[in-house]
Amino acid sequence: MENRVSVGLLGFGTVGSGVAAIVQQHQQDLLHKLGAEVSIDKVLVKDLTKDRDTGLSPDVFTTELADIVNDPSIDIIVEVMGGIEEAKQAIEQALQAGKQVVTANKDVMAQYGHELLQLADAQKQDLFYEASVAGGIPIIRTLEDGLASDRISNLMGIVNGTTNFILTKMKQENMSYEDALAQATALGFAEADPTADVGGLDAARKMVILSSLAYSTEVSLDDVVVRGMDEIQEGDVELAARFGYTVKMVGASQTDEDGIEVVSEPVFLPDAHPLASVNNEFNAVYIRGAAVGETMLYGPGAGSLPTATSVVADVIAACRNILLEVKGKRQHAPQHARPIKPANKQQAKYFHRLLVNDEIGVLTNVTAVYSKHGASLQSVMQHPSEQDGQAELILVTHRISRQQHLDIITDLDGLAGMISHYRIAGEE
Ligand SMILES: NC(=O)C1=CN([C@@H]2O[C@H](COP(=O)(O)OP(=O)(O)OC[C@H]3O[C@@H](n4cnc5c(N)ncnc54)[C@H](OP(=O)(O)O)[C@@H]3O)[C@@H](O)[C@H]2O)C=CC1
Ligand SMILES: N[C@@H](CC=O)C(=O)O
Ligand code: NA
Repeated sequence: MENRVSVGLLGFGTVGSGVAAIVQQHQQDLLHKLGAEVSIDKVLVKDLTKDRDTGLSPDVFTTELADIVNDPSIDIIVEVMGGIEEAKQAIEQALQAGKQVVTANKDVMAQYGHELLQLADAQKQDLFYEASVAGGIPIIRTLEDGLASDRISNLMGIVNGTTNFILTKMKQENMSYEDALAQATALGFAEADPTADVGGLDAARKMVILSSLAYSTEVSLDDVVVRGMDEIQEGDVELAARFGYTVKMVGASQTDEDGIEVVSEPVFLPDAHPLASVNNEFNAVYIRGAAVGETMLYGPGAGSLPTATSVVADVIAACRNILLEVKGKRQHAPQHARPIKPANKQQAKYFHRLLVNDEIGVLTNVTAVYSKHGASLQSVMQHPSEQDGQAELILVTHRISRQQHLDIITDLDGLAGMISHYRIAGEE
């Protein structure tokens, strides 16, 4: 490598173009920090005819992965092409070809991260993935290094910029869901297919990555309770506000003697909770550790340059490991085999919004279901429904288990229509 680092870039879209911009515009800073020039010498794309403002020679663009992976002069491969299987294979081939690898791909790292990190260890290479969670926020580095001395027990974050942007625009500008999603897509926040964004799967993948790292264990996507934005019904945001709550799409996990629970879902957050004021495409991750107590990281979770900042930070880390001859020295095998906490051990307060017949005895019958399942009620409110002869019942429980919550929903069927339900997060 000497005084020049050669980079192969897989993908030149929202993030890849941002990486090229930062490498070109911050070249003097990189030279000062590394004592070496960082040069993007090959770029993989699908469509060579696409019009691009790159600042790079057209000769560097190729549609053949082998041109990059098999090029002995390439030191570091940056995977920002997206998708799962082809990207995973590209990362595998790059590691096996003796390259350092940087990826922003949370889909791949959630599904194959454990095996890819151990392949990197075996190949004595490094696999960096800072940009895969919370875009421009250095959350991976914080968990790996900054909080390495602590024992983390809780994570809770807004880790999907697209849905946070949509919720913010709908609440603050009364924008329609469709218009807000279209704007998030135009601004480069949403995935090429936004289904994972709005369905909660993108945040779930990120919580798998964060929880595996924070708790040094192998969390899988199947372990995560996932609910998407479609669970948020007309009027819920306003109702939440009447009770002093804000609706947010949240990823959360915790670990204790009963095991680990990981969720990605819309929740009610107290208006005073720091996460309640995280808006637009911004992300934030709230961490609780035995020694540090509570700390929170905040910043842009999506977008070309913010995400590219994390990618180039990993390129710098990869360069330093090459220069210091410590490539692949950090081992990634998990320390613990932790069970998933059963639903009857997962405790929280719940908000239930029901549609009932407006007639004598309904309230008694409904509250009897909560009593049957040992659920104490913090508050009950009834208000008229727009539907003739119907009323809405709002019930907030004290802390109950997820199992009690699920059993109550089941038993209410036939007695009341469940309009919507939320876990109340961030409130003991
Ligand atoms: N956008 C964001 O804010 C963030 C994105 N990420 C992650 O970063 C990665 C990239 O995202 P983003 O830049 O938004 O995606 P884009 O869709 O904007 O860009 C993808 C790029 O990869 C190229 N590409 C895709 N598939 C192939 C293939 N099979 N062979 C060759 N080239 C291919 C495309 O080529 P062509 O240009 O010819 O179409 C395009 O240049 C994803 O994993 C995403 O989840 C992570 C954090 C934030
Ligand atoms: N689509 C993702 C991009 C970053 O990971 C998001 O909206 O957060
Ligand atoms: Na990050």
